[in-house]
Amino acid sequence: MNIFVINSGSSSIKYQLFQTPLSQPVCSGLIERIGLPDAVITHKTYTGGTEQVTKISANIATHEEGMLETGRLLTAPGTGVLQNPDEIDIVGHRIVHGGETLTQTTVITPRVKDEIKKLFPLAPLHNPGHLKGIEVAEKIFKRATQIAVFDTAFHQTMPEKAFRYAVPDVFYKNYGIRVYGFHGISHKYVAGQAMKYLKKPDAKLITIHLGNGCSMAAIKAGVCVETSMGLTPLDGLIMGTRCGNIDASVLLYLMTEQGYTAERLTELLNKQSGMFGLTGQSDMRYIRKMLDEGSEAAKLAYEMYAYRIRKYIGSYAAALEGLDAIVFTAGVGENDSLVRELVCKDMRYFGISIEETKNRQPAGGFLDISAVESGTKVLVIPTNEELEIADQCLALINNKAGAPFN
Ligand SMILES: Nc1ncnc2c1ncn2[C@@H]1O[C@H](COP(=O)(O)OP(=O)(O)O)[C@@H](O)[C@H]1O
Ligand SMILES: CC(=O)OP(=O)(O)O
Ligand SMILES: [Mg+2]
Repeated sequence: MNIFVINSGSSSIKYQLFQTPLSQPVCSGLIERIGLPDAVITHKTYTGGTEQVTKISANIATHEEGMLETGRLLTAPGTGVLQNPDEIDIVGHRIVHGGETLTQTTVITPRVKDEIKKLFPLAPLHNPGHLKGIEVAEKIFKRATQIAVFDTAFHQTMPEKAFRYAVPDVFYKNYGIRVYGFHGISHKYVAGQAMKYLKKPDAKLITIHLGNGCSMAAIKAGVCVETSMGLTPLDGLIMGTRCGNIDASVLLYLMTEQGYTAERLTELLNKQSGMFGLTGQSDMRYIRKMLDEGSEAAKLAYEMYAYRIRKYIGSYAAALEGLDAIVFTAGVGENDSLVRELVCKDMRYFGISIEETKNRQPAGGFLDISAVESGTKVLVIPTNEELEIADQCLALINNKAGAPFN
């Protein structure tokens, strides 16, 4: 069986083609910096045990263009691994927001697409691209069963005291105003890997997903009890272009005193804030370069980014009533040793200390960067949302989990 997985992030599309039984993919790819002038496509094939890498600089303005290009690469001479797109049996789509109705992995029906559309305002950087991705995939992979796997699903186990906001009940009951949480596919995957490594099924973990979007989760025995994103993927940590946690009065002030419209505020907080607002750049690789060249703005931005994570570590250890390990993952978490260093600096009193030589090892695989005396393990675990999605698609098809949404 051929399973093609599409993971659209806010700035990227990642894809992997798997054959059952799931192990090494047949091909994988990453389209980075979508919407920026210098998007890059990296397409890898793994046939015959050798990895062949193709890098293409392209102008990819939208996720729709990215998806069309992905479909082309799968069958094109030189990069292709299929004779015909009809060889794909399942397409697994990462969907960021499933709201309160789409809480399990599900076969995509017209009703599922309608629900994804209804949630556009709650995931403006993601759900519109996902729906386009589904529509393009339905055209390219006509024979395949299209399946949706939701970022929000893993966080559904949070207790009510964690997922409710302190506003009148009616706002939850009538409008679904609550914490949903995102990046659940990634948090679930890396938590599973950490529990295996620690050989501790009841481990108390804090998983720290730092990509273009950033979030943290507190996980006890594989079950999510807290997470940092909220109704939308805007709350919590400082991100590439999103502000994270902010006093709601800032918005009220800007609306009432400075004439900001809701539309301008959406744009400001989602696309012009975060690291971009502080430095003019959203990509951590560029901000690191600025820092190395002496930029004060980059220095402050790095400090703020790490400080916010530290505050959440403190509060999540309290929520978990203990801590076995913290796990760094995603683009920044896996690659940026300076972020990890700033987060873990002077935390010995808290039971966390890392060994700098271990922290600076080349990225690309699993790392245990804890110092010998660290009571809490500090791990770097590459996320693999695509493998987790493929696994959940198979479980659905084999009737092991989830249920179609009718
Ligand atoms: N070598 C690196 N060093 C530091 N940051 C990196 C590196 N590689 C990628 N990143 C960061 O990772 C981010 C993308 O992470 P990713 O998890 O792929 O994001 P998303 O899924 O949200 O699009 C980039 O914006 C960049 O800031
Ligand atoms: C939810 C979210 O922010 O996802 P990503 O980091 O992939 O943009
Ligand atoms: Mg991502």
